[in-house]
Amino acid sequence: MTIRKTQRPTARKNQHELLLEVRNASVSFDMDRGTSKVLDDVSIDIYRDEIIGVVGESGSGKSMFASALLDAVVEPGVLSGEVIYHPPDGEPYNIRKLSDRDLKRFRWEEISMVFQGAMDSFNPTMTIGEHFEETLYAHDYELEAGMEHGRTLLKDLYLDPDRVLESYPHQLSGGMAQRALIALSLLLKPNVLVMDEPTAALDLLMQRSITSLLSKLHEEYDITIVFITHDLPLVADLADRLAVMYAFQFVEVGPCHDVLKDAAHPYTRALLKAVPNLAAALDEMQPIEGDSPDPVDVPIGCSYHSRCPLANEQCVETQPAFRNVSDRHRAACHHWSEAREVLPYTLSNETPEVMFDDAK
Ligand SMILES: Nc1ncnc2c1ncn2[C@@H]1O[C@H](COP(=O)(O)OP(=O)(O)OP(=O)(O)O)[C@@H](O)[C@H]1O
Repeated sequence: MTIRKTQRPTARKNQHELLLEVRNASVSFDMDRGTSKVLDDVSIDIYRDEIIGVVGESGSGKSMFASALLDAVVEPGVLSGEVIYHPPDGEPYNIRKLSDRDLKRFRWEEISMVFQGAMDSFNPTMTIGEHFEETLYAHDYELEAGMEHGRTLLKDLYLDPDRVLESYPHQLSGGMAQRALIALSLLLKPNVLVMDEPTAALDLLMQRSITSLLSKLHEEYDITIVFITHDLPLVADLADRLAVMYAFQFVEVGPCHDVLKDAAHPYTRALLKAVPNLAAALDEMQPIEGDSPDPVDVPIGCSYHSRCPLANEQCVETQPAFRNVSDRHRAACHHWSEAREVLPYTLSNETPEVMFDDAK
């Protein structure tokens, strides 16, 4: 896979300050054939000003995790556990205990979310400008100052504010609409931006362009970003930390550089080996064999054991706890040390350079 040459600074000013604590978060659905646990007892800390990439195969629970962060799991899904938010000023609080009114405020003003399809997020009968105005109005923000900030954000995203604000969603290209949606999500100056596959519907060049813009916005506005994707190379260019999800749980979490260079979980190593890599010989690139577990019937022990070349009896019987691989790098595997020796993969060192051509 491709990894950038220049690493992001590892210790930005606030990156060890807690912002969100997710504690034992689970999401379940009652199905005819049993209870489907699509987020399974997940605990993770998210720090101020970091970009954390959440990666994993399709259906592994990434979107459920994103929804849990905003207490936005849609019925009949049931969320349990705690999500503690540490505001920049003031005491931490559990967002799951907020009233509906406070939760609505929280979702735009503290944490904002961007989904995959901008076109589905916008109302097709309203101009982009009307979306901005409606958001300011609904949150009792001053219209003129708010729209001024909106224009600045659009310019930061290489969009022409006059043209975009007057346009209906269908009058914008996919990349422009997605950038307009990012600007809208930042309108009320949230501290956290949760992005669930925000570039999945776009072509490769536009994906790369948007991630480099996110990097710029992150620096400029001191915003924490949770970037959810199945595209490991895409997030590797952006993230400070990576959290790898498998079968509705995190199996490896650590600084992006450490996880990429020296992954400790056999699943992460398999994922790195499965992505296209110009530096690897074709016969070294392998898909991950087998299927991910059914959420109604996740095996006991390590959920990856049926696909893991290192699995033994212990893996079948006992669920592995997180072990410290190094400072801030953890993996939930009985054989993490052995995995690093016997399961090879290759990274390359090329960075794609991409520019917008619709910037005004
Ligand atoms: N309404 C629902 N009822 C029952 N199961 C659901 C529902 N919505 C999602 N799921 C299941 O929850 C699991 C996790 O889904 P989720 O969307 O979080 O995965 P994901 O990792 O985000 O996948 P993708 O990358 O494809 O978006 C999947 O097995 C999915 O089938």
